[in-house]
Amino acid sequence: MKSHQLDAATRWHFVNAVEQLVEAAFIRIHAAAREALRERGVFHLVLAGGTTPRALYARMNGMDTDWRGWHVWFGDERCLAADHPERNSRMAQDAWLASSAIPAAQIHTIPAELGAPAAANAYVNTLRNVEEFDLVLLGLGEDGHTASLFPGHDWGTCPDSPDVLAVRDAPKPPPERVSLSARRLGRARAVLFLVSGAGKCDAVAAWRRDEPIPAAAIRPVAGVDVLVERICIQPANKEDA
Ligand SMILES: O=C1O[C@H](COP(=O)(O)O)[C@@H](O)[C@H](O)[C@H]1O
Repeated sequence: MKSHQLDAATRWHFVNAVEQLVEAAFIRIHAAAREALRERGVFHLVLAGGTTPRALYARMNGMDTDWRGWHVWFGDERCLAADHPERNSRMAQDAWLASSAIPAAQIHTIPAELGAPAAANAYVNTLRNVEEFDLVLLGLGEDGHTASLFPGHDWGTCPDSPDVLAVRDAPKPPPERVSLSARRLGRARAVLFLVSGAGKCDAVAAWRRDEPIPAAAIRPVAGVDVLVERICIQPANKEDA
């Protein structure tokens, strides 16, 4: 894996294939969990949705860890029935959580079936005692969105933004969603983006050009790490990767 740093806040790590991306993410999660459990006895992990992390989640039960200390959160959710196949929580349940040893009460799904405003309010309350996440996993959409923070929408970057946003008119279905704000996602000891698929070329190029895409609005103190499949790099920039 080759690593690059365009600025102090964004560290790029290029891999040749999805299998390497999964392996690299698995190692980072394991290390973050070990440190958090040793230092604080609890590990707060935020999950990304979409399709990219599914293969990673399917590997997670092979991790040697004390699952009793894990708390799982969601960065965003789609306002669909609780068991709808397009729900982010359903994907994570099917791939990992339903067969994991994490206590069920420590898997904190967003109740998006209530509709965006009610679900956002409820999740603010669920999150109230979590000061800082240990690790936030995020994806990158083809338009540069992350979680459910879309171009042209409120990303929750202001100091008085609520921690959880009710999203309407999202350009990617379903239009009604719930998302942690950029500020809340950035209140983390570590943030790791997982980026795969040729469809992400434009978004990766925009981010590397320092354009203000939603993903670039996640700014934890320690900076972010971006694991990128090399196919996401435009041909003209391939030598940089
Ligand atoms: O809709 C969403 O899209 C992004 C990216 O998903 P991917 O399928 O391209 O991996 C995802 O990170 C987000 O959680 C999800 O709701």
